[in-house]
Amino acid sequence: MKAAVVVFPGSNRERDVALALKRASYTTPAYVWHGDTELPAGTDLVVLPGGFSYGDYLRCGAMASLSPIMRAVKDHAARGGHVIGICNGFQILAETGLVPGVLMRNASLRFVCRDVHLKVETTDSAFTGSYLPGQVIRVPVAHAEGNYFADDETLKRLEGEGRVAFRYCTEAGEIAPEASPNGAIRNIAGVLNEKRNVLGMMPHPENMTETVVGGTDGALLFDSLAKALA
Ligand SMILES: NC(=O)CC[C@H](N)C(=O)O
Repeated sequence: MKAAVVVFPGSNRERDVALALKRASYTTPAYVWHGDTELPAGTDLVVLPGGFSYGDYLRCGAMASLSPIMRAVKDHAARGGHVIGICNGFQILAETGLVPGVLMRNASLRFVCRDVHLKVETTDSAFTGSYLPGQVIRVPVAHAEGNYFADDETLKRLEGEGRVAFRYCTEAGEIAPEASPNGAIRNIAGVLNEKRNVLGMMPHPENMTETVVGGTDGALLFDSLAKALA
C-alpha cells in the first residue's frame, strides 16, 4: 500500500499516522506538502491528518479545504482512490464536500481530550474490514469541533446505505447520548462517502496502536487498509 500523508500548516498528527501505517503495511508513507499540486505517482491512500490547520481560523478545516493539494485529493477520490481524514482531516473532508455533513463546536463549548468507546457500525469498507461487526473499541478524541450534524435527508441516506462507520457508545456498547464527547447527532463519530472509498472520523485510531500507550484497538483500522489495498 502506497500512502501519502498531507501536511498542512498546523497539522500535528502526521507522524503518528505515518507510524501507524508503516507498522501495518511495512511501507513508509510519503509526506506531501499542502501547497503541492500532485500526489506521488501510484498513491493508493491519501491521509488528511489531525491538527490545527491554519490555526483553526474561520472554521476548522475551512481554509485547508482550499489548499492546492485538495484538487488532486478530490481527483484521487473521484477515480476510486481511498482517502481517510482523521479529526482535523474529517473537518477538511466535510468542508470540501468529500463526505456529507458538518462538524460544529462541541456541545460543551470545550476542547475535549479523552478516550472514548466506539461501536464499529460497518465492516463493509477498506477502513474497517478487519474489525468484527458491532465491535466496541477504545480510542482517544482531542477536538473542539467534533459535533457532527447533517440534515434529515442526509442522515436517512447515511443510515440506509450503512455509511455510518463508527458511533460513540458506552463501554458496554450502548449508543447513549452521554457516551458522546461532543453532542454529535445520533452519536456519529465517522462516516463514509457514497462510494465507500472516503472515510472521515473524529477519533484518533493512530494514537491507540500499541499497548505501551494504552491499547491497540486503533491498529486494526490500519491493518484493514493494509489488507484491502495490498
Ligand atoms: N486533533 C485535532 O485534529 C483537532 C481538530 C481541530 N483543531 C479541533 O479542535 O476541533
